[in-house]
Amino acid sequence: MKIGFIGVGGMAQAIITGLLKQTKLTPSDILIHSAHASTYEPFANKTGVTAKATNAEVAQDSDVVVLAVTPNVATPVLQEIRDQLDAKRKILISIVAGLSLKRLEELAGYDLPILRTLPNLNVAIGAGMTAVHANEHLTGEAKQQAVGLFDQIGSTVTLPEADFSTFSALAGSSPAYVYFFIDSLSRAGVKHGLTKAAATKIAAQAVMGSAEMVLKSDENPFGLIDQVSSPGGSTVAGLLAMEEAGFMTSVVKGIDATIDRDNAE
Ligand SMILES: NC(=O)C1=CN([C@@H]2O[C@H](COP(=O)(O)OP(=O)(O)OC[C@H]3O[C@@H](n4cnc5c(N)ncnc54)[C@H](O)[C@@H]3O)[C@@H](O)[C@H]2O)C=CC1
Ligand SMILES: O=C(O)[C@@H]1CCC=N1
Repeated sequence: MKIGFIGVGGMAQAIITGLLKQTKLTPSDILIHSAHASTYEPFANKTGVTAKATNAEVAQDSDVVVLAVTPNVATPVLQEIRDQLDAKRKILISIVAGLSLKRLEELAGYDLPILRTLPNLNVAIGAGMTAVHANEHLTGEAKQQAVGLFDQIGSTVTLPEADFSTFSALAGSSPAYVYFFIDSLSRAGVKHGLTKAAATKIAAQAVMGSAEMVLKSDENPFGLIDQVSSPGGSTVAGLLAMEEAGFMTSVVKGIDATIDRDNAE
């Protein structure tokens, strides 16, 4: 199976890196092209994947075409490759935020099997969280194959398209917010005398363990908060100070702004 990526920015590189680490796909199975040779050529040299001269060549030579360009250029790029997207032989996977299946079908072909996805950056290490929704033409083995790519680089969830914006905020963008939280913890550690490297490692490990605890424990996060908060202790003092500064409100406001921006695409 040949997988072609159109657009080779941060997200496409994360998916390719994850696929090469976590699946049986080899660099020769992966084709790429984007608008910026200065990005995709060094990436092709580093990973051994094949750089093609045009978007159309990628679409022509691939069984699965992954649209990984920014939303503002998705329309002209699909118009450019539409003739290569033979509905009997190809699957289109889109990772473009805010681009509906209806619009993808209008642009790429009404009979084409299409999987709309919304992955996150952590696919690069096999720990992604990806939302998927297939159109009616993507069924059976082909659907398993397309969704299976994302299952192998993390977890997937099938969601109605109406929930994609919320998912995008909670899982697509949230790695940035969690990295921000880790960096904030780490800076606090530096303020109190730790080196940045030590503080970052300590904070990241604590965040990873806490996420795993939420997933594996029967308790909800509030129950776990209570378990950490010793009566009269330091944790509850910290929690109250964070809440006084508006911790939960700032998180919810950030997610609201993320969803509003995604809906405006
Ligand atoms: N970065 C993330 O964490 C996530 C991004 N996405 C989606 O992935 C897509 C790509 O996002 P990023 O990788 O962050 O952006 P990026 O800016 O890093 O990459 C965009 C790529 O598109 C290429 N491009 C631009 N015009 C082109 C054209 N005419 N033909 C071919 N390639 C062209 C650029 O050269 C670049 O390689 C977006 O649609 C975004 O909504 C979805 C989920 C998460
Ligand atoms: O920032 C963005 O628009 C994309 C969508 C989800 C994560 N990154």
